[in-house]
Amino acid sequence: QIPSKVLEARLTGVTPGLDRVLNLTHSIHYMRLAAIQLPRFPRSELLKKVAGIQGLYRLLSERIDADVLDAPESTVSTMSVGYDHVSLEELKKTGTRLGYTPEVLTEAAAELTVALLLATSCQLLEAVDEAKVSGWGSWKPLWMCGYGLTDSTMGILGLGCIDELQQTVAMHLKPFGVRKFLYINTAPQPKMAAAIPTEFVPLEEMARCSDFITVCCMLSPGSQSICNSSMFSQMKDTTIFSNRSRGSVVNQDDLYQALASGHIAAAGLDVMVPEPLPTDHPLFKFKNCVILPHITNATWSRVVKGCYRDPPTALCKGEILTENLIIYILF
Ligand SMILES: O=CC(=O)O
Repeated sequence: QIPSKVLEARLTGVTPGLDRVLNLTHSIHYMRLAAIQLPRFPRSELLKKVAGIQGLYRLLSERIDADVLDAPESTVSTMSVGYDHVSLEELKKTGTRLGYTPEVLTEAAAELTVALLLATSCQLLEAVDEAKVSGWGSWKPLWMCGYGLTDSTMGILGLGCIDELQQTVAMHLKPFGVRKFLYINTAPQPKMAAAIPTEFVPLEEMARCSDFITVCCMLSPGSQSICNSSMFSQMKDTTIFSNRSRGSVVNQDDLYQALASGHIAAAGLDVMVPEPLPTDHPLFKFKNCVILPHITNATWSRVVKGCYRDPPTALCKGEILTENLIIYILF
């Protein structure tokens, strides 16, 4: 379904430059929002549709770059927490504001992280398949044995992580009896360290010492392919790896090798390259690789409530942004 109406627009505070966004919400019914339809359409069609529009509302599956931003949009919004598909450089050049949906997914993302870790550690999908084909046969004490979260060491890679996601993930995993949390971020996170507690470590140490590694970072030049052969080679052969951030954070060929050689125990992926992953992709052949079709954002909370604000200052290259614009969109 296509969101057809903005029923309520609530504004909190004003920042320099926010006037363009204000204009958008006040007159949203009158503006030409030609590209508001969410279903994906071919790039050529998108480029045709953006000509002469003032607002663009799209999904994370589309690259919003110079070609798209050629038209003088007042604002671009993406229905996603990540905005790695949007060229911030180009936005700055044209003075275009960016809306995205921070915080909306924090809980859902943490829940999916738990689901991925349990699905891989308990070999849930494989077990379901076996049950369907009567694969369990007679009782075998070692069959389908997995590694539990209880007493484990959990590494959380949250480099550039936003909106306390890293802490929320740890909070969700704590009740499972995780013994120790290790984390990586751009800087130590004292609030999280105190709340969990958790230890700030270098990547190598996290790779070496963790029983589980879960990735929840933003895609940035610093995190691109950070999970590569060097990291996988330091992991234990009992370690389970999971990623629900962005596919490009992982070197997928290296992950394939790590699974094929038995260098790691299993992987759970909600994101990959490309998306959708072709059904004949070699990763699908592993029983110990759980692949989900990027469903972190499949939660009603994100559909009915979008919190639009500008990306963090650092990524916005010095632009000072303080307040939020909140738009409720009902389908
Ligand atoms: O991955 C989901 C999102 O960025 O919203």
